[in-house]
Amino acid sequence: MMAFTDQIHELATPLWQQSFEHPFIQQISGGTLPKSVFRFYLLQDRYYLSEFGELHEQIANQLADAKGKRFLLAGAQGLKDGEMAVREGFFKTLNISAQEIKTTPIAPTAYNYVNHMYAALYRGTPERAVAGLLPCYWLYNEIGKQLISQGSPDSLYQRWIETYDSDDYTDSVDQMIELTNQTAERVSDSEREAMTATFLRSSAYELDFWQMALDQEKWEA
Ligand SMILES: Cc1ncc(CN)c(N)n1
Repeated sequence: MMAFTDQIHELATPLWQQSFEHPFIQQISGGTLPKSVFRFYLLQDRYYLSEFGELHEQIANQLADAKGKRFLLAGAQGLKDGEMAVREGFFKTLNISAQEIKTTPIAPTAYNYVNHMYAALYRGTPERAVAGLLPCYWLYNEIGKQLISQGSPDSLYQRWIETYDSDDYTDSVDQMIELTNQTAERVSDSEREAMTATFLRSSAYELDFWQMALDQEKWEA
């Protein structure tokens, strides 16, 4: 039988394909993405990643499975030591200060994506919340793998691509896929459907996140 994650990956293909083809990704690859857009993305993603780490800890607290708990806590630490540490270097390169990070308003899509994951946990179940985390890991890994062969003429964008193609990142994705499959095995059919819906909604928010950056999205005044 097809693994649960293969099933949900197949269902998400139309959304993921739109991410692969999104102008933000194409312009990262071509080196033409305006730095103002990348800065906006990084500032919003700083908020997203810090909440994403927090979610790992809160889901771990609620998950019954001890191995899953350990993986999520290790994942939160890996995020700090890996992706978030790389981003600190990007902030320096682009002169993004602590003050700018503190005072930048969170854009609607970043806010809604994070709230969707908290809702999956607190109005749903820890199992659904696990499925909601997976597109973040997996989609970026697929993007990194697609873009690495061509690379980017811009050294900053090249480093961004390399982060998601690295062995460490790929290992964390494989573990998250395993955790999602193990989680799906323990739940009912209706809970698996809810996990699928949460995964697809996170995939839709991933797509919206690129557009949020291109539009430098703001709340209606
Ligand atoms: C919104 C978002 N999604 C995924 C990733 C990759 N961990 C990220 N940095 N930001």
